[in-house]
Amino acid sequence: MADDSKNILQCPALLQYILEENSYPREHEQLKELRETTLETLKSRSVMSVPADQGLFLSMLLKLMNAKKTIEIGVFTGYSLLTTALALPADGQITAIDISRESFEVGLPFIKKAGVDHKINFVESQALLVLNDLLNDGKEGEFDFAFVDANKGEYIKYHELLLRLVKINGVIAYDNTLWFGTVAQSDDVINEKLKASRNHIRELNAFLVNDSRVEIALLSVGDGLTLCRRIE
Ligand SMILES: C[S@@+](CC[C@H](N)C(=O)[O-])C[C@H]1O[C@@H](n2cnc3c(N)ncnc32)[C@H](O)[C@@H]1O
Repeated sequence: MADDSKNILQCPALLQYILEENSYPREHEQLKELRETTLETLKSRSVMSVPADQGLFLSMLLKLMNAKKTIEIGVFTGYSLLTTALALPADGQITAIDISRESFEVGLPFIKKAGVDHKINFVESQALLVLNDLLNDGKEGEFDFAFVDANKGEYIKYHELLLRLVKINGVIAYDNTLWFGTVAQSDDVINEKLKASRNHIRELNAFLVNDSRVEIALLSVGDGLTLCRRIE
């Protein structure tokens, strides 16, 4: 059964149609194994993985862009990371950052089995530290793409650094920009546990819509995905 707990599409039959009939049949074998193992091992935390329809979209986007060098912020067990690694050419490079390596170890066997681990440089650290290190190492404008799926309270700080790290025409993709649909809910109905991140995401969305350095598109896929193309 498709997991509808995180999806903004609150219609289980439609979600099932999108995932089970139109996405899972096109999912790479090791992504399927990684997704199923994440669910078995990490149970309810598996909701953190990017869903299969969003993975298919990211894969197509990366190929259309001819992306070669990317940054991944927030790895967890690596569903979006493996999606990216599979989409990049053989000499592609991903700087993958997470504050903890533990969940990455759950997904690593599937990344190795898919034969794409050589494209990944996993860094166990706070993302902001690594982004600053990349800039200090002279990597300004070197990246084609960045996928951001980590601490919602830091997204605006990531944005300032990522805008310097991606090249002009490069894309920064922010995950969870609809935050279970709560961005459109008033304070009196929202689940208290979701409120802090909802407020961060609202702040990010309001910031991005006024940021003339990027072209933006907020997509209602998965939990909301905002693409920012650097234009200056
Ligand atoms: C939603 S999960 C990422 C899911 C992943 N994109 C996938 O498709 O499976 C968020 C991850 O961000 C990591 N994280 C949270 N705060 C972070 C930070 N400040 N720096 C780096 N990683 C962070 C967490 O450890 C967690 O693994």
